[in-house]
Amino acid sequence: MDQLLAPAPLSDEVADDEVSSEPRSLLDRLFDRGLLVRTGVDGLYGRSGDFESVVEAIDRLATKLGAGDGAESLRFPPGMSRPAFERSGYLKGFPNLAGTIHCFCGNDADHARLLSCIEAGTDWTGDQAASEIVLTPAACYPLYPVAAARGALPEAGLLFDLQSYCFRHEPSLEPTRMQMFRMREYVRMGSPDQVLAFREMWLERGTAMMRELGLPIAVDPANDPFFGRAGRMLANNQRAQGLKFELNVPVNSEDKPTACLSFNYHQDHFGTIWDIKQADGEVAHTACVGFGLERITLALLRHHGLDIKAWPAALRERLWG
Ligand SMILES: Nc1ncnc2c1ncn2[C@@H]1O[C@H](COP(=O)(O)OP(=O)(O)OP(=O)(O)O)[C@@H](O)[C@H]1O
Ligand SMILES: [Zn+2]
Repeated sequence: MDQLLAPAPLSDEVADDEVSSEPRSLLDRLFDRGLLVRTGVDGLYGRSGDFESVVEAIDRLATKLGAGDGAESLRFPPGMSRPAFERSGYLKGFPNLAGTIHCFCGNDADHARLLSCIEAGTDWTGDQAASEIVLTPAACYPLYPVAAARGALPEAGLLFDLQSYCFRHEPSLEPTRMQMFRMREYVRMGSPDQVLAFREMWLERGTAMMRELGLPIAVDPANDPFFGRAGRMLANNQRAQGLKFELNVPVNSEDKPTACLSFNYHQDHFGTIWDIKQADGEVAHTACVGFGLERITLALLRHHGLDIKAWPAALRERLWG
């Protein structure tokens, strides 16, 4: 159990195809094996039982790592309140990634028009109206208003454990960039010292976890993909101030490794937006650590091979006991 797994190189399964001379992409290999299931939309996939068993094992590891910290566990559905979403500021930074839920609210005549549009193959969505729900962009977004409604934080601050399907409109042929994926998060609210200590601790825990899974990793400063020209400045500031770190693993390629875990210090951003106060009345600071459950699963598949039954015994032991 304690035997260390050496970091595994990229499995040659992807480049090496015996059947045709054309190398098949990682995504095609995952489809071939039935690990991911095509839906006709890039970034929107079904998952096999094997794939899910890895996702669940990683989720359990994240639980085990945080056990003893006293985090309050909360699970939200993958949609959140539209007014809360508007107030969160997400649309300032990432209008291009947001997904809203629109619904039919018409009468019989509108219904008939909708059906005839579908029949004719023309746009039927014109009469769809924005509902009160938007898709959750990151697991922690529904949490802040809930925490704010409880009043000032206790002296020791607060710690939450979340997991949610998230939506981002970023269609891609890289299997690691999905439109709907799961994020496991721990979120800390408190003083700057409390939340920075939390982030430090999780940087160490996350790094150790990935090493124990036999994955080669690098911890790098990062920035969020803020939209537009103003966004470039925000991204530069975020990097310069060391607010975001990512734990990167080569999955799609060696040159452009994939962020599998993120460690974000929001300073007083959400505390100010949601009027979350520390016990002494100062604005609360927040930080979160996000585990990309599908991305870690894909990293394991890429490095240890697409047949999970053939993974090293020490790794299987670590994941499934
Ligand atoms: N499109 C996606 N598909 C699958 N997992 C994702 C996706 N976007 C983010 N994640 C996972 O969720 C975690 C937390 O999200 P975060 O917003 O910090 O990522 P990000 O910085 O936007 O990622 P990237 O820089 O790759 O776009 C990431 O570390 C990653 O593991
Ligand atoms: Zn978060």
